[in-house]
Amino acid sequence: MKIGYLGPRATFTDLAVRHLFPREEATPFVTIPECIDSVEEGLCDFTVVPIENALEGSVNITLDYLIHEVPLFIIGEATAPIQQHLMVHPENEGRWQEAELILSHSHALAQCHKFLHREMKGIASERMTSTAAAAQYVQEHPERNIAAIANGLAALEYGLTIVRENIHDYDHNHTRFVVLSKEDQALPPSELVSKGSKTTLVVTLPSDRTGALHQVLSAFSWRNLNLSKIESRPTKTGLGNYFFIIDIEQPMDEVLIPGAMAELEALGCSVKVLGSYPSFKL
Ligand SMILES: O=C(O)C(=O)C[C@]1(C(=O)O)C=C[C@@H](O)C=C1
Repeated sequence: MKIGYLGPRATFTDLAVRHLFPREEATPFVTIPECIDSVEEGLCDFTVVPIENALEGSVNITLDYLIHEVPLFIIGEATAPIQQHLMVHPENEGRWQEAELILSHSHALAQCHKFLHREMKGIASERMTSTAAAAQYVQEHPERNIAAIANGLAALEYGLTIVRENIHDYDHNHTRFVVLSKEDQALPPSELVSKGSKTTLVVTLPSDRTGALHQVLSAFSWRNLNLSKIESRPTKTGLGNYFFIIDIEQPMDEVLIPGAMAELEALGCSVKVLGSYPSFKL
């Protein structure tokens, strides 16, 4: 089985892969689109990418690439706690407070915004493709007084010294990762115990129709279908045109979800199932 993930080694995504596929050798890719392409092109059977963070919201590149470019299925999801640390090259341990630059993934920088504002005021930050890519860059440039924000495994993997632990602004920092596949198939069995299932739909509303979103939500509510997330993203066809990504807190069944979908289609919406899959907590 070939698994791709947002690398390099020791990203948070890598940590999720180690739990979901403990016996598989996984392949790192530099960006989320590259991870998704690897499945489309048959280089990997599955890929694992982040889709949502509790502090920062959706990972838009994942949603947009899945909807507009490469339509894979979600076959599993895992939610993991996220702990961010500030780390430097051991040669710069004594002067980290005067660092010239802080590197990390954009989501990680945003998760530590209050810490950076309070304790690293005036120090520039720069986005990298992942937290581990930032740690790797710091390892390779001991001559520069720079710091990375990444996890504890990245500090070990790249030989960096953690100078401030747990710098994320809120305790309940969690990220949801999804397993994507070309086929709508079951996730290979593992020792993890699923905490329920979800079904994700993409709904495009008919344009300019009064109360359309209200009608969409009613189709779920009178059937008692609990929604855990509804998110709008631009269709990229013009200002004001959006589709909705809707997570329902139950697996696909034979009556309720198909009934809601048929009702939405009768209202002029287009509806697509992105996946019905087990949910894990790491
Ligand atoms: O950079 C990483 O380590 C990732 O796995 C990406 C990512 C993200 O895209 O949100 C995953 C978890 C954290 O929220 C921060 C970064």
